[in-house]
Amino acid sequence: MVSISNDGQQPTNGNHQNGVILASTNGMENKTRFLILYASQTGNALDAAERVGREAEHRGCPSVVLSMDEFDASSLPYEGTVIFIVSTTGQGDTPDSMKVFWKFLLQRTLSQQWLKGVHYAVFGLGDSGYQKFNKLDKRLSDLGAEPLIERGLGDDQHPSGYEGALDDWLSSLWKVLKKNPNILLREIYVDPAAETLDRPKYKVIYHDADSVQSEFVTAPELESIELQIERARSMCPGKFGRNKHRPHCFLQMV
Ligand SMILES: Cc1cc2nc3c(=O)[nH]c(=O)nc-3n(C[C@H](O)[C@H](O)[C@H](O)COP(=O)(O)O)c2cc1C
Repeated sequence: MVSISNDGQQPTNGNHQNGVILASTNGMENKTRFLILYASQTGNALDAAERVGREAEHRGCPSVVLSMDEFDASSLPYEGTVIFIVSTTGQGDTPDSMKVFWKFLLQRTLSQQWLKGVHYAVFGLGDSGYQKFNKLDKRLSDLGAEPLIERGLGDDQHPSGYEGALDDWLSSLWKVLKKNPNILLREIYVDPAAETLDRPKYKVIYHDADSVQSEFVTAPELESIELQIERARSMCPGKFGRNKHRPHCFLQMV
């Protein structure tokens, strides 16, 4: 999964110009990847988008996660499947990172067929206390894009927050895509365990004391794998455990 955030890391695929991804400047279409565009004011939509990206990859779909201000909206017709994860801020406003994109989509010169052939799904994050969600879903449909599933709405008022709705919405999305493998032009492999388990965010790396120069790894080699595992379990990412024996491994974000 390629993931780009507002802090501007360069992508490992896609063309890049003035900080904006140009999905197709050479006439090539991006029908075989899963594009996830997010707009977030305080980080929830980013978290949700990364989860969608992880789950897509887990099902065999190459995915790209981009903040909307990193994507050139005029390239949208070249995409095959786009998942939008968007929050609402202010009084029904779009997040700052969506403003340019949204202004582009609202142009009257865009025809009702402009997004013909593009499949999309929208998950909006908001708070039903405000009673105002942004209107991306309707605009995409008005421009000819085809919804894969009904818009999902994550609500701060739900006891589990936006994730209360995201779980079911994602299950529906994978089911629809599984039935329509041509949408992504490749077979989607659905691991039965993946219906309930997300991909782990951490992996444990065991370092050989002689081969690693890391400041985190200073202890002599541990005696057994079991001991290493026990110590790794008690740790936070990048921190040492509290006991005086510093562990010989640490957790790494993946
Ligand atoms: C200042 C502020 C204004 C908000 N305005 C709205 C709103 O107008 N409508 C709505 O549905 N939710 C509103 N929300 C709720 C957010 O959309 C919700 O908390 C969402 O999960 C935030 O996602 P984000 O972290 O990706 O920006 C607002 C939240 C804040 C903090």
